Amino acid sequence: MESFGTRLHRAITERGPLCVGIDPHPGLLAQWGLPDDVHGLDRFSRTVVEALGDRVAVVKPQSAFFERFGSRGVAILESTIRQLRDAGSLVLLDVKRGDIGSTVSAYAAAYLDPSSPVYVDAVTASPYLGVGSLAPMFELAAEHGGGVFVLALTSNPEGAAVQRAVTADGRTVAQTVIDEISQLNRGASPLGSFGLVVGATIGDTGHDLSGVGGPLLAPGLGAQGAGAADLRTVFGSSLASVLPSYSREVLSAGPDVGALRAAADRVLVDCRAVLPAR
Ligand SMILES: O=c1ccn([C@@H]2O[C@H](COP(=O)(O)O)[C@@H](O)[C@H]2O)c(=O)[nH]1
Repeated sequence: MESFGTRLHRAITERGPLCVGIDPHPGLLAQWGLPDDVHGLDRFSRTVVEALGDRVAVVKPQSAFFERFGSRGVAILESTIRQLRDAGSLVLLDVKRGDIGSTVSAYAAAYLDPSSPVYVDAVTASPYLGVGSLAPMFELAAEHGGGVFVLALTSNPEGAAVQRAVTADGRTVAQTVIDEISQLNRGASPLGSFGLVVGATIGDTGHDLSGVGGPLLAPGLGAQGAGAADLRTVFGSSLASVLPSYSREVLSAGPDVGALRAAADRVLVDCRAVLPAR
């Protein structure tokens, strides 16, 4: 299997630099005229797949909104993942897993082993038990052409207190994450398979992202207040690696399939105006 970085690079070249989230908030279900139950969840997810699965490079289901319905919600997540794969978009499951290494092995088997029912192209991971504890995810991803996006500088205001804390060697926690992921991507071309999450809301990061070599997922656009123009400030000379991510900004255009497509097209135009051509 080709590496995730290679597959992502091709998807972005063919479809444009955009990730759209499937975040079925209770408020969005109500806005779409859907019940706040598994039937509403299923209809919501199928509509997003129909609208965007064949045109957006990456679709990012937010696991929490499926898990809140228990096993029936997870069954709908499994089915949504299959539908997205059939439609041709890469699937990034936003599940932010992290634990001691032996448990991370089980998370890796769940999401990055092709024989699993919740197998996806890539996952988000939390590094706060140590980036090294995520090694089983990195290894299984490398073996099966998967990707891992590790939290570095998140879009929420509470993140900075932890992520910008200074470690014993003088680097911030975030910079240690950035440096370890950069190492993993060393030599990868055209793009590494190990990404970082850096919020579009955070302004000038004050961190060196230039050597990451992998994708920089940028949530926080739209509903959280950042606009495409903010990507310049946040990413500076690393703009060419940015994968902008929108959820509510696009989803709130539904349930009309044409309106969802128009909303995704609009944010993609905004991002293309800022990002270098790829
Ligand atoms: O730093 C982070 C990491 C992840 N997220 C997730 O992205 C979406 C954002 O949704 P919007 O509706 O576009 O605000 C959501 O699933 C978050 O859990 C993030 O926002 N920031």
